[in-house]
Amino acid sequence: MEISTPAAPARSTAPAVTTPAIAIESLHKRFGQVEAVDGLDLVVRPGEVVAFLGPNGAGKTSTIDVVLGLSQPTSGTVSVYGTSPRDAVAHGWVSAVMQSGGLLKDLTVRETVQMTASLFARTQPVDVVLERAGITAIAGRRVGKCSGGEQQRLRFAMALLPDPRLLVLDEPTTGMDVEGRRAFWGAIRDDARRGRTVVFATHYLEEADTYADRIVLVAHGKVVADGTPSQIKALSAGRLVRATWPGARLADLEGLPGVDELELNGDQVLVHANDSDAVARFLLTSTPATDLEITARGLEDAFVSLTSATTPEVSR
Ligand SMILES: Nc1ncnc2c1ncn2[C@@H]1O[C@H](COP(=O)(O)OP(=O)(O)OP(=O)(O)O)[C@@H](O)[C@H]1O
Repeated sequence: MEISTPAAPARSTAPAVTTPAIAIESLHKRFGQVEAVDGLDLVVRPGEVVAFLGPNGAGKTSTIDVVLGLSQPTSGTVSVYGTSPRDAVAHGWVSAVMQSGGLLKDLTVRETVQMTASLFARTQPVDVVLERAGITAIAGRRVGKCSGGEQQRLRFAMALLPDPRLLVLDEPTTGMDVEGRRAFWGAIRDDARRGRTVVFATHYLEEADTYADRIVLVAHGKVVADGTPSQIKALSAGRLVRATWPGARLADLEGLPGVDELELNGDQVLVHANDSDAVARFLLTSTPATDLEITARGLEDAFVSLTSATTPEVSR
């Protein structure tokens, strides 16, 4: 994986086009006994829309907090457009859409954006960010009357004010209904087409699949798979072959072609395989196995298997 050496902080010049949007090298973040991030490496190139996908407690938020300059690494380096996260935020190169908080219910949508704009020295016009976030039609509505999805689009509009190069979203659609999610991601995708880099954390596999160009799968504080959605789906393709085989030993099955994972539960043999036909043929013709059952692995299964401790690292 490509790792850049963080450059000295750039004070006034814009980052070079080739500078990674984010370069993380050997990031560790410890909370007491908990190794929340455990040697994470990642390079995000400008213009990518990257999903940071992983189960609860994988270390997504801890990593994002470091990228946003909200917390310091225990060890390792993180640079954002070649400078420190804090400098990048101070330059207005990075904005975040947070999950909750930060909104006053009695203000209208437009007043909220106007108030936020007054905190910056220079911003995009309020009407432009309302339009980009798809909330022009509800600009006069009180925030307290907006749905969860509309409030998230409002946070998105606020984040767009400094016209950031990088937008970071931490589980932005938690608790939203399907329609709210779709409208929210539609606005983000339309905006990203203009070249903005977007990194979002999610534990929804489908969300990552639909809206990201690249999925970085995180488990136990590390990157366990990294690729386009179709590459990640190819990794999770395959079938589960189940059979009854009293007295079976894992050693009897090792060396079979196309096997991803083997499990033995009593006299039940479970084989995760991308060539289930070959496994079935072998079990039926060369072993005493009976009661053979072959099932397709669902997305959920794939996610669990890809984020389990035994998953081999797959690089792009
Ligand atoms: N401030 C903290 N103090 C102690 N432990 C923490 C703190 N922040 C995170 N952790 C722990 O670090 C681990 C990683 O947490 P983190 O929030 O980064 O994961 P996540 O992938 O974002 O999970 P989720 O999807 O649930 O938000 C978890 O075990 C969590 O309990």
